[in-house]
Amino acid sequence: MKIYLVGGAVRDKLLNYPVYDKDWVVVGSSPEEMIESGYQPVGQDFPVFIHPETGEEYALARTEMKSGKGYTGFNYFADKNVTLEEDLVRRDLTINAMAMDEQGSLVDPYDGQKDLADRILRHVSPAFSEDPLRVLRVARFASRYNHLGFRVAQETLNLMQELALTDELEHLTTERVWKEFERALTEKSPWVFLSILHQTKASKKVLPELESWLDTDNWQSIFRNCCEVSKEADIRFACLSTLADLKNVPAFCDRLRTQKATKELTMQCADHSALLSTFDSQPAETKLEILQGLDLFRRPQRLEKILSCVKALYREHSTQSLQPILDEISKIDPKQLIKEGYKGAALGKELTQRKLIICEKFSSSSHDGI
Ligand SMILES: Nc1ccn([C@@H]2O[C@H](COP(=O)(O)OP(=O)(O)OP(=O)(O)O)[C@@H](O)[C@H]2O)c(=O)n1
Repeated sequence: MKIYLVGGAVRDKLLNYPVYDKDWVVVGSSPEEMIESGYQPVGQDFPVFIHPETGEEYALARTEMKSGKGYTGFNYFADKNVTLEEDLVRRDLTINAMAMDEQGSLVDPYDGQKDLADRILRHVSPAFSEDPLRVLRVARFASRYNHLGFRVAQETLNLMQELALTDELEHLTTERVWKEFERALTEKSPWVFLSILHQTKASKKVLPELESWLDTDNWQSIFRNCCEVSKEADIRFACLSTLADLKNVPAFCDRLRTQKATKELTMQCADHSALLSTFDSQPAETKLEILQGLDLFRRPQRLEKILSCVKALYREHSTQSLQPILDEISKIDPKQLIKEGYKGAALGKELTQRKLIICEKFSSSSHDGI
């Protein structure tokens, strides 16, 4: 048996990027031999094994044939005679189809190194279409390496567009789509992910809710400005959902199966960010309504993220009084009010009154002190 480092680890090594995940390919072995050598099989029908000490993935060299729609429609053929080249040709991009042997020599049958030097994301072969998720993967790699000058090869864009015209993308599971989208949102140039999906018409299939926004002229530069303010995926997602002016934000989050906290932030951002951006100049009653609407008295930890959204969306924003108001309001002690004799509805009324007084204190004329 011969073992090679493959995929992203080789690519990132050559790019001088940090390598987090190491994937290995094993040529000339069999499941029985792997198990005998102490590797743990990942699943029954999948020729992937876990190294007993490093926990890294070792896959038997395999060819892959698609037998149906979606993620389950795969047949694997792993056999001692499958060569490294046969394994590599079914991978997504030439820059991901290089291998390195134990002596550190590169095996590069599809010119991945040249494409890496030329900054090109190019599919290896027609086998690209066997997994439609690769349309999103290419867009994600483009968003990751955009600042290095990478672009997608025209023939790969064409193939992605062809795939987007079929119903293949509709069969992707939501989990896989969201995972790619969310990862792309953490990359250096997330707008490139959306731009490539739009350009290849894949967005119509995987993110139809964003289509009319992506058709506008200047969404890229606006979203790009937002991305400069925060690197966090949930903040970037909340911002783009707000910019896209979606009809039904919760339905969008539910369809994508975002995390609950991401959905909450996105809804808050869509509903409150505009008013929040002019918080300082709002009358005391509106200030209180905003704070209550965001549930900030019970959940002050929400403030940081929603404020980042506001900063990302509105270059001109006046929100300085928010934190001091929350700090003062948090000092109101209902027990003290009860001691003073307030109870029931009167207690509630007095609490509101005191909060309003604090909001008032930080309004207009008293601004200078903040
Ligand atoms: N849909 C996919 C997923 C993976 N691969 C191949 O499997 C390798 C490992 O996949 P993965 O760990 O998902 O991605 P990486 O390329 O390592 O990239 P990342 O840094 O994003 O993890 C890829 O390099 C590629 O050769 C593929 O061809 N098609």
